[in-house]
Amino acid sequence: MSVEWKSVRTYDEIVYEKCEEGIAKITINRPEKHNAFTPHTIDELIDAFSDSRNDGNVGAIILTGMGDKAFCSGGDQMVRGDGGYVGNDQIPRLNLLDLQRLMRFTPKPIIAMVAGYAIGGGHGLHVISDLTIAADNAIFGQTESRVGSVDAGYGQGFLAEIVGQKKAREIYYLSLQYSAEEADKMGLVNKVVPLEQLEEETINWAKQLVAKSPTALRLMKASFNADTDGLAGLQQLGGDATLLYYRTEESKEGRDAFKEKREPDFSKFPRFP
Ligand SMILES: CC(C)(COP(=O)(O)OP(=O)(O)OC[C@H]1O[C@@H](n2cnc3c(N)ncnc32)[C@H](O)[C@@H]1OP(=O)(O)O)[C@@H](O)C(=O)NCCC(=O)NCCSC(=O)CCC(=O)c1ccccc1C(=O)O
Repeated sequence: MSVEWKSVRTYDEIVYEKCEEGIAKITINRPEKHNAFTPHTIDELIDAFSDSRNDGNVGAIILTGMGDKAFCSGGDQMVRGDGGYVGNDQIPRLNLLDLQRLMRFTPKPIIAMVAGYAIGGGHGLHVISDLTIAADNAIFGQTESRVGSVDAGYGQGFLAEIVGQKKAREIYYLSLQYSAEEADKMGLVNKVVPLEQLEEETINWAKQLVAKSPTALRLMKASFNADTDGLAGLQQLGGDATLLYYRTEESKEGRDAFKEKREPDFSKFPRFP
């Protein structure tokens, strides 16, 4: 069931690979820091996710962390300044929020492949992913009430959608940690497998997704997101309807009539009830 990964681009803090089976794998590569991310890591993740989104050969995206100790331990507290996380340009940023939106609006399924810690903003990344496959050594939790941070919007809101308001408040307010088994019971992960089977199992899920109708998956993701994403969610769903409409003869008639400098004739197109 294994695949042959090929490097796509060289980055400083992530590894980005694809395989012929139509799967992209994005790996946060700072294992010495439990894969904590900096603004630069986030910029690189945005670049790789954008490429995966644009590549018509990619049907599923795996997000993971290097090594088996951590998926991601959130923002690197050593580069946290007073107005955000400070990159090489010395400007404090919260660009994780841009990445979260990109992951939500990428019309392809994203699978978080979690070994070890998924903590803080790193936990948020798995929460926002469409699916999560966890190793039996995975540990989940938020730390924001301990380190003085808030993951408003998707981080908190979508967690509450998944585990319910009471449990989400417990997770955020108390900064506790939860085992893979506990996460499974909460519906926070799709499957727990022994660590040594994690990649094989995740690839198996990704392959099944790649074989499914891309338009069905696109519309499903948009409609799952629509009620939690407000107008931006409706925009995505409406945009998908427009995408389908653009491919119809009815829509092409309007475009062609304009180009041919004539009145469009929509009389032959049906009005469904
Ligand atoms: C995850 C732990 C519970 C693991 O504990 P343990 O097994 O004992 O390992 P450690 O010895 O603690 O860790 C090993 C090594 O890694 C370093 N490290 C771990 N996590 C971080 C981190 N988050 N930042 C920096 N360094 C980290 C640790 O210091 C050790 O290094 P040594 O050199 O060996 O000492 C435990 O590690 C832990 O609790 N970690 C902190 C988790 C945490 O609080 N994360 C932050 C939550 S808040 C957040 O993520 C917001 C993010 C964010 O806002 C943001 C960040 C960056 C850009 C943009 C944004 C944004 O837009 O929002």
